[in-house]
Amino acid sequence: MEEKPSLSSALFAGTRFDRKRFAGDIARFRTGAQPAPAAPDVAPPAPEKKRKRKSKANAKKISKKKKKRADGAASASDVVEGFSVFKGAEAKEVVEESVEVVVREDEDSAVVRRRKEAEREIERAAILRKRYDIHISGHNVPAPLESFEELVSRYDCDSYLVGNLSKLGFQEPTPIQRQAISILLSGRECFACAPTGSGKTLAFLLPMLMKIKPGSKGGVKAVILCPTRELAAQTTRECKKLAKGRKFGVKLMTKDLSQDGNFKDMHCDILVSTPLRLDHAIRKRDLDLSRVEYLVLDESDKLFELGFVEVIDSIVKSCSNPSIIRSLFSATLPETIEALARTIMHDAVRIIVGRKNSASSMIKQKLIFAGTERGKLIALRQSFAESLNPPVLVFVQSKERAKELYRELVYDDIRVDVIHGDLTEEQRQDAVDNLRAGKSWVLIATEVLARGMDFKGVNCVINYDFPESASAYIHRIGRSGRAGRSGEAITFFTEEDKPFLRNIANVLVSSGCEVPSWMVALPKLKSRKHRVDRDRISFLTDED
Ligand SMILES: Nc1ncnc2c1ncn2[C@@H]1O[C@H](COP(=O)(O)OP(=O)(O)OP(=O)(O)O)[C@@H](O)[C@H]1O
Repeated sequence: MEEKPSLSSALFAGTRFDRKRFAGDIARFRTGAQPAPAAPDVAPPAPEKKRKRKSKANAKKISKKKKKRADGAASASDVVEGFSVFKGAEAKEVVEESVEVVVREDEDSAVVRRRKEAEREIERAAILRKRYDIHISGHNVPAPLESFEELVSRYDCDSYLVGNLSKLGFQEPTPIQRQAISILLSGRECFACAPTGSGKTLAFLLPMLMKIKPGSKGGVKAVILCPTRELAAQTTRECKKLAKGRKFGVKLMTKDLSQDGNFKDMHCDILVSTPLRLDHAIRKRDLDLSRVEYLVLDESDKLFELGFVEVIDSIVKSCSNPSIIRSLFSATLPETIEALARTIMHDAVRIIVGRKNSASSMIKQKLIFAGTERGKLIALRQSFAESLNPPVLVFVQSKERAKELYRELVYDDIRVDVIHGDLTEEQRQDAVDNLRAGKSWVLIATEVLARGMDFKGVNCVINYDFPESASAYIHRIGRSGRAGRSGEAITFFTEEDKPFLRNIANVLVSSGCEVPSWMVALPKLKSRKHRVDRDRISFLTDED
């Protein structure tokens, strides 16, 4: 006849218990001569309903024992301990079978409850990630934010910051903000890849302002590295706006500061710089970065590009605080850079929003065959004549060509300006400000403006010269279609550019734009960079 479920069978349900071998112990136990064994944690939990009923009835009796129990799940040592108590301890109290079962089961139910809560939390995080197209890799990644209110409820954010967010018109976090902010606030490092214009700046500024304490003492607490001066200036401005109401020392590393700055006496909590200027200040002005708590590498793939790697490496080493939190942000993250980044990061979480290395879906992209250099100039004038919807950014591949195109267009009936590396810092800033203020309609630019610059209203980007790589293309066209607005990107190509068309055509395809099938069928090229010696733009002579 089948034995009724007893204490021993309940205790060891699920384990391979050798009843023959322990028959004596079971017999003694049944007589009550021995104390009840501490239950091994390997038994599967009883059905939820049953557990609930029993635990109610015996709640008082079990409370003491409950406290003694470890929180975690089953382990091998629990099992061993269970047997030793079973064999050796002396009985003082006789405990009813059912009570002991409940002790065991109720504790199990606490474990199960916690496990269920954790599972629900994981499920909630997964739903949010799916909804916002967030992909992560790393262990124990905190859930994305559901709203900015959670900054207060979950992370105790100061009300001034939440107030500033609302004054700036930020009602809902963008996907990258949802995930990167919770990761950084939980003290984890991360590298993040999210589309252009999707709010990466706020994603790294907000946790920084929440975590570091403003104050004139203690030196630099956060460093933000940007590849260009214009972007560094823009990030400084954004940081100051967000920090309004608190006495944060936010400094932009200018040329003068890097050459003559007295960093020891300066109130600087957050320093925004380009790599070379920061490196100069470290070496020549004894800038101490040993207390930096946050290091951000914005447009990280550009920063790691040839020429900057050693400088970045040296800056990273200068930020020697062992509890520093480093983060990398960009809209493009090639595998090689990711591998390089991993060497300097500790247990970093990888965040990808949308598809890695793809253009913003807000931009309508077009490729136009213009045949020759002369054809490009004609096509540009024609496009302006048909519909000039300022502000417009026109990218060319060198400063010489920027000057040349400017000379061509300055006689046309449009307000055109130009920005390139031969201008002074003030002239470059003026050109940017003039476009922002609507004083110029068309800004001719080189790569200096391709990364990170936030011109909210740019309606159209024209790649007059074909970009040298897919990532250059993604960043250039990403000057439009920002913060949820739509934008347009037109790219001219000539016969010379045809071999390089495939890379760019693939970007169009992956963001849902149509391209002729022959373009994606072009042979793959070994070289990822496309640098062409082009014919002159202008047909004017230098005397004209
Ligand atoms: N939560 C938000 N709600 C509305 N607008 C936002 C929010 N966060 C940022 N923005 C705005 O979105 C624009 C783009 O932000 P940002 O410059 O940080 O983009 P990005 O992802 O860094 O782009 P890029 O890759 O080109 O550098 C900015 O004008 C910014 O003010």
